[in-house]
Amino acid sequence: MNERMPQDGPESLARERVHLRIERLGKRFGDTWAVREVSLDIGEREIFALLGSSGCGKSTLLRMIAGLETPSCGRILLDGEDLAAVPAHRRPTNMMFQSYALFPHMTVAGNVAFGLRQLRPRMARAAIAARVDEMLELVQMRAYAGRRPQALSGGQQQRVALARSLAREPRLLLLDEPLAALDKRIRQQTQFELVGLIRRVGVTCILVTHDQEEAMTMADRIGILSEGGLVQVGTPGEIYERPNCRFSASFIGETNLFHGRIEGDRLVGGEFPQPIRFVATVALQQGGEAWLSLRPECVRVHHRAAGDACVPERPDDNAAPAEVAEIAYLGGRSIYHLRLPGGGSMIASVPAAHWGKAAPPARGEPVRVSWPAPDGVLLLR
Ligand SMILES: Nc1ncnc2c1ncn2[C@@H]1O[C@H](COP(=O)(O)OP(=O)(O)OP(=O)(O)O)[C@@H](O)[C@H]1O
Repeated sequence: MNERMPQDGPESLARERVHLRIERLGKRFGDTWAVREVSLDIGEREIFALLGSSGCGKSTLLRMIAGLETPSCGRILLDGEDLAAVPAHRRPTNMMFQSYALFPHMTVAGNVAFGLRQLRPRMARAAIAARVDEMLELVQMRAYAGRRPQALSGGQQQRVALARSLAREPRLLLLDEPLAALDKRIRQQTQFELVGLIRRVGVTCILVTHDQEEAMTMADRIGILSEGGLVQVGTPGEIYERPNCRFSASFIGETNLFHGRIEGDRLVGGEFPQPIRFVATVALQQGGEAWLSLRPECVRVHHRAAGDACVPERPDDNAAPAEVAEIAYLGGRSIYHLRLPGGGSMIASVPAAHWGKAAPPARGEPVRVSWPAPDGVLLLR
């Protein structure tokens, strides 16, 4: 993977005052660079997600910010202060781990108080009790103050861990896969709760996740990491609408990727049975190879039984015959998995309303797919 974005592009500029600045930060374990020359600005009160698949270096990057790992090169500046000489326990950061790491022998209140008792100069007993109360109120766990962690659900443990992380009023909250231990249904609800809490407290937050939906739901901006390097930084919308390479295109949302050769204003020789007309969004070399990304919601599916003439609406539209391979019913829309002549395949997301009163096409039926020529983003290799 050689695609690397120029990291100083307008999308990488934090929208508010720069709070955390990461400069050419790298970490090498033996011969392997787990993180390579990452540069990034994060704004005050921003929720930033580091997104990438297993082993891409997300946790190592977060651990360097927390002071749990020493960088091999580069600098980390918080409000302009270089953190290199500041040991982990003195950094104004707090890291919440995947496992929450709650102490099983302590009550909920004891867990939240623990970090406060370590503070020097010491906090008065009454002040600690008041802060614990305030934090448990914030995460709506006051009623459980006397319970032990094992008597709580996963979601409740997660909230206690968050209360403990916030109790010391960190300037930077670091969350390593904070919802990984929760099942999918609770996870979605908790994503909103967690964002609400973080915004209410107003703390800057870096969240590590391999789950694109989680990153898109929770983060103001996302940084996509691959093999230790930042591939693209932007808001969820920017990355979805304008992915800068095929890795980003396929990592954020679903997409159809067609590979081919550029001839005039068409991409030829790919899995799509017809030359694909496009409007270039990047400089292209005639005769060169390129990838085209087409989002499933841009694809129209035409079905003769639905009274649809099965012809493209305009002569310039991209169109081809196809066959329905599978249909995933999702309520308001369905995902059609389509087989193309020549062995290729593609997916289309079709709103239920598209079919009106007519019966939608069934598995195995012939259809036609089309999309207006300018849609789709052309990507360099
Ligand atoms: N202490 C270590 N010693 C040697 N190699 C390490 C060490 N920690 C991490 N690595 C390697 O560095 C790379 C990045 O690891 P890291 O844990 O940062 O990835 P990750 O993206 O957080 O993955 P996951 O989502 O699976 O936790 C991996 O190849 C990993 O094997």
